[in-house]
Amino acid sequence: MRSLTPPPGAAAADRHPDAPAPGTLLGSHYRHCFGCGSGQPHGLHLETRAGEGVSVTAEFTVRPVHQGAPGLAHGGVLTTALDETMGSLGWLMHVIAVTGRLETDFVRPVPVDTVLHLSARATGVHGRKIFTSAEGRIGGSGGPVAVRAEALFIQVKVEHFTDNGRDEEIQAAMADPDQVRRARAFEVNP
Ligand SMILES: CCCCCCCC(=O)SCCNC(=O)CCNC(=O)[C@H](O)C(C)(C)COP(=O)(O)OP(=O)(O)OC[C@H]1O[C@@H](n2cnc3c(N)ncnc32)[C@H](O)[C@@H]1OP(=O)(O)O
Repeated sequence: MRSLTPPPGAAAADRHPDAPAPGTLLGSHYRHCFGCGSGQPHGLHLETRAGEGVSVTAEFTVRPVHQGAPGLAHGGVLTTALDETMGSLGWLMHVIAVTGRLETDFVRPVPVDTVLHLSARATGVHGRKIFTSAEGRIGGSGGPVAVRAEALFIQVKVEHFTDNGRDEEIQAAMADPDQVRRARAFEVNP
């Protein structure tokens, strides 16, 4: 089992000087992203804000389409919310990174209609590896912890997406006349 704890010699994560100020809503990076995009009717529609240092907060409202058991959120959906929240940390560091490994603890059940308050931070950087952790609390930032996760993100080049994504979506994203949207679809800071 490979560790999700930064190894000895890992550096602290660096907030990019041009990172959005704490409190700024980051907005969706890609309209069709299942985590944050407005173009996904059943998506999570996560709203993420920059925090201090390399940290973010996010809110996810659990809707009936997110059920696993009757009236309860599906665990995989909750993991997606954690993944998306930790994934947006790269935005504050101005790096492109994808999830390599993610481990979730499900601490308590999360009913439909819950507003899950998520927070995530980068815990260290080692070469291309970015170590992160996150938690989700029920009802507010002081509410009971429902889920916790640790994840390892790995920095990649933009070709990770352009070489591997389905051609139809890659072409559509690259043809977007809006330069900012075009860049953000590939997680590149404009
Ligand atoms: C705002 C943005 C929101 C984003 C949405 C949320 C994020 C996502 O869900 S991204 C989608 C899910 N992730 C993916 O599809 C990634 C698929 N995997 C891959 O493409 C590749 O395996 C990739 C890029 C992660 C790593 O491959 P590669 O670039 O060849 O790296 P590689 O050289 O093997 O490994 C680099 C380092 O990472 C480590 N590593 C790689 N994979 C893992 C893993 N699964 N677990 C632990 N360590 C790993 C290696 O051991 C190596 O460590 P070291 O430098 O100490 O030797």
